[in-house]
Order: sequence, then C-alpha cells, then structure tokens
Amino acid sequence: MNQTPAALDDAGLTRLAREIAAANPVFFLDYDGTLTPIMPRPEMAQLDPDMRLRVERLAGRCPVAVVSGRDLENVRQMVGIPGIAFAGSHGLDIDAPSGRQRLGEPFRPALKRAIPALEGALAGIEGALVEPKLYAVTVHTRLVDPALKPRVGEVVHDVLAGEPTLRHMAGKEMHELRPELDWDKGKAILHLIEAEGWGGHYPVVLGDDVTDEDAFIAVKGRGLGIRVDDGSGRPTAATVVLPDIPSVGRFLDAVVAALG
Ligand SMILES: O=P(O)(O)OC[C@H]1O[C@H](O[C@H]2O[C@H](CO)[C@@H](O)[C@H](O)[C@H]2O)[C@H](O)[C@@H](O)[C@@H]1O
Repeated sequence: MNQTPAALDDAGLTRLAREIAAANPVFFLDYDGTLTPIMPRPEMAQLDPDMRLRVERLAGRCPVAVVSGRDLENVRQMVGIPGIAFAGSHGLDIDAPSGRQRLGEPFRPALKRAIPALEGALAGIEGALVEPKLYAVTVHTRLVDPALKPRVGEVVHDVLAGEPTLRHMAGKEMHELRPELDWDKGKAILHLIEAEGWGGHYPVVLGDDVTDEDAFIAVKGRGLGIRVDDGSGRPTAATVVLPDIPSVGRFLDAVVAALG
C-alpha cells in the first residue's frame, strides 16, 4: 500500500490530465463518493447534472465504464448515460458493448432467502435500511442510533451463518452479504479491458472506498489509480489523491479539454 499518494493542486491536476489524455485513456469510475457525495440514504445520491455532462463528454472522447457496488440497473439509471459500460454489485454484473456477464446468478437463491430474512429481523431497528441488489444485499447503518449499530451487525452475521455461499463485506456505514466468489472490482476491470479490446488504452481508475483498492491494484504498473479523499486517512494503493468531489469535476473537465 502506498501510504502517501501524491496530492494534487489545480496546476498539477491540469498537468496530469494532459499526460493522461496523451496516453489514450480508458476511464473506470466509481459512483458513490467519487461522482456523487455520500448522502444519508442511497436514493439521495443523485448525480449532479454538471457531473453527468462531464462524464458524457468524456465518454464521447474515450471509453468509459462505471464500476459500482450498486445494483447494475440502479447505477445505470442514476448515471443516465446510454452506451457506456457498467459493472454493478462490485463487478459481479457487467453490461458492456461486448455483452453481459452475470457471475452472481448461481447465488440468487441464497440472496432470495437472505433478503427477506434481513428485512424481517431488522424491521424493529429504526433507520436500518436493507438495499436488495441482484447479486448482493446491503444493510445500511448510517441512520441507526449508534447504540444499536452492533445489534445490526449481529443480525447480519446471524443471517450469514445460515448461508454458507455468501460472505460478509464492510463498506461505508454498511454491511454487505455477497457471493463467496473470488471476484472484485479489479477483476471486473481486467475483464472489461480484455472483453472490450481496451488493451491498447491507459486505464485510469477513480474511486474512494475500500473496494476500489482492488481496482487500484489491478491497474498498478499499467495505468493509474486516483483516490478521492474521504478524510478517513486509510492507506491506499492509489498513486494520486484528489481532495474532494469538486476536484474530480475539475479533473474530468481538464481531461475532456485535453482530449479535444
Ligand atoms: O462502489 P460505489 O459506487 O461507491 O458503491 C458503494 C456503495 O454505495 C452506496 O452506499 C454508500 O453511499 C450511500 C449514498 O451516499 C450512503 O448512504 C451509504 O452509507 C454508503 O455506504 C450504495 O447504496 C451501496 O449499494 C454501494 O455498495
């Protein structure tokens, strides 16, 4: 892990954007915390129209994929840009011009049991939100009384104990139950590079969360990981850090301008 990735001011950001544009890039963009600020509830994290326009302009100039922990159809609808590639459920569900890959399909029966079990067991805990996805289920704790958060964790682990084909993953104020598969955002990105014929492009990954670290590692040595700082001070495998989401906007503007 790189403890101290390079922090960029606006001049450095413009310089980096020009270098990237000259390298024939392909962009892999995370959604929550990267294109949109973290909000109290998932449905509140709507994409700002200016950010949508930037991503749209970028996609008019080079390949772009949105790689998210969200359900694929949900993030596709939130982004609202047709024709680009999407990976949902942390890469377990991919829809790209080359076709669809649904690695989570064999785990649907387990998820169909786990989702109502979680909804039932958490119904009495105010603020606990269950977000069902095609290939995972997320339990959000952001709105739960801090004293009750450990109880939410216990419920999640109780349900997990009955589902050996699922595993637990933690994120920002959330627990996720997902398929017990050796697959992550990094593997999804490498799959997309191969399947879409993007091997001649320079992969640039933007992300903020723990699950984006797999993506930074996947492109290390052949591309660039850019972490959007979330103030956690967490070590990262990214090479560069952007201080916030507005700087992501300025960076994408600079790349678009440099691509012409
Ligand atoms: O990979 P991402 O696109 O960053 O998705 C990761 C998770 O993002 C969402 O949850 C997070 O954002 C919510 C809205 O800002 C916030 O309320 C929550 O606390 C965060 O964990 C999404 O709801 C999850 O499904 C994604 O896995």
